[in-house]
Amino acid sequence: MKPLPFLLDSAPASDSAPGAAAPTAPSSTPATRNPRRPAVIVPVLHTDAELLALGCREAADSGLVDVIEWRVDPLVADTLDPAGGGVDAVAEAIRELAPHATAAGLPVLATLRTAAEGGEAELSDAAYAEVVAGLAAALTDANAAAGASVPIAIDVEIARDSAQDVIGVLRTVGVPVVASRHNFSDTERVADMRETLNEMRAAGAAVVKIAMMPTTAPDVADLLRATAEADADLDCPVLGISMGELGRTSRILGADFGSCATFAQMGTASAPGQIAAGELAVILDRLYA
Ligand SMILES: O=C1C[C@@](O)(C(=O)O)C[C@@H](O)[C@@H]1O
Repeated sequence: MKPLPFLLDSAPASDSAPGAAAPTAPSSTPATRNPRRPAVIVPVLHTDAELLALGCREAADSGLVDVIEWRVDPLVADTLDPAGGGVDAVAEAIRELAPHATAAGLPVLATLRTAAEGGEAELSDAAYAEVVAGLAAALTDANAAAGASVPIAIDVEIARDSAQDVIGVLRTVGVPVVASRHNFSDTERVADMRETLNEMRAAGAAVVKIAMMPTTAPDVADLLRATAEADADLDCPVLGISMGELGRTSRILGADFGSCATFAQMGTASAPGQIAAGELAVILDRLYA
């Protein structure tokens, strides 16, 4: 298992002034104190600035969380005009909210999860590319305005036609990409999952991630096998998730199979099978002490 490249103590060098975003920003997190432990990522889905800031603050204060996943698709869905316009309004809304996502000082993985992959936003490839690039700029600017260097990363869905270009743009501005593929109906063949992970790495992703829905226990085993084999072969961190209750082994013991992180819930789950962060922390502390 290789660590996520955007944990607190692995922040890429930045030109911005040193210092944390907030006086009470954490200086370490569970996975940075214990590299054997997978990083715990908690999604926050609020579209309201105060609630977003509060959700991130609660995650930071809990001491249980390594990374906030700022899910912007509810905001995008609320802001986009159904006729297909409104990308400028979305960019503006994201700019307003970005400082609230970084204010607690935890690393932020920003994700625009589209309807095709279990999220709320429906948008064209061109709009997707524009919004995702805007996310990176908004978070970078939020850091600069606060004189902070909160690590940031952006999720890119590899199935989008624009994925390769988007990854290229994000690499140019030095923002690590987590490439994603979700399948909510079944678990693909091990060879196909491996191919997807290879393709993500070849496209320039810093972290490669698959999330599959199992219908049988062997499906969970297949997901773990693909994760372990990719971790052995690829020179980047791999994240493998088997969703739903059946897939819980992957969320608890995924690190034993090379998975670098696990998504847990505080409040609202963002995918089926997520375990409460507090309960997961007790288990991870015992397993990886
Ligand atoms: O990619 C993922 C993983 C996830 O789908 C899960 O199964 O925990 C949750 C999403 O919020 C995130 O973007």
